[in-house]
Amino acid sequence: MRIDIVSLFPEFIAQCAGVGVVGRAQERGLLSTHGWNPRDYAAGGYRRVDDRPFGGGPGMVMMIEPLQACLSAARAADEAPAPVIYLSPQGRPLTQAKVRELAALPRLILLCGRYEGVDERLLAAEVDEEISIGDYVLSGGELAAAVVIDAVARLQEGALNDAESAVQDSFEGDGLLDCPHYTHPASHALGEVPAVLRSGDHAAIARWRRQQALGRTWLRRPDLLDEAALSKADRALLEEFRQQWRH
Ligand SMILES: NC(=O)c1ccc(N[C@@H]2CC[C@@H](O)C2)nc1
Repeated sequence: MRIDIVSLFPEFIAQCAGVGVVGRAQERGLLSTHGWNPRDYAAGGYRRVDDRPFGGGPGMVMMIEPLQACLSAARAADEAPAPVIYLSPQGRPLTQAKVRELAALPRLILLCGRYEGVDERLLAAEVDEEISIGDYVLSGGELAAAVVIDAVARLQEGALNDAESAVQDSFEGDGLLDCPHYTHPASHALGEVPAVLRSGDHAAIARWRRQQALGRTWLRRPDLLDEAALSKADRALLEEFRQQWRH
């Protein structure tokens, strides 16, 4: 998968994409990221990329021309077609389902804005979809782009070793929150590891983990819990959890 990032701070993305799972995915050739700086496509000595907003008001707006030229150069760098995604609070919320959809594409172009945003005419002409990573305002789209890159990178085939299996994560196969995790030491002043996890009874362990995922989703994110979609076994597990919780 190829990801091109249009940003005034391409070095920011290179840093994020260079470490951990994403860095390893790049080393393994599963993913490549390429930064493009609109300032390199801005005309004139000042290499101007922003200007004052029509209608007045604080801050600056990113201009059409440098972005349009930069996007054209990015597009031309590879023959694979790619949606242009603009990161902004006005976008559709990013979900794991959307991440899975994006991760299946051969290529993405991520447009990161700064200042107050981007001239609407550029967005209307060049952007295929807007995505938001949450209902809050950031100083630039780069952090949101880094989130998208991380989320899609870890879904690339071969990015995660078995031990890091993505399947166990929340929002993966089933949209539930993750179960609790424990490691050595088994006994600590902060408490004991649940005995079931040390029992070697894999069926009991799987049952406990499923019940914890169901219970935690019910307690913390009931909005994610579509009880209708739960299997009969899941509903029984959740009911048992609720009974225990109430006593
Ligand atoms: N929640 C988000 O995904 C998000 C994305 C971008 C952003 N800020 C940039 C700066 C100017 C404009 O391009 C938008 N804030 C929040």
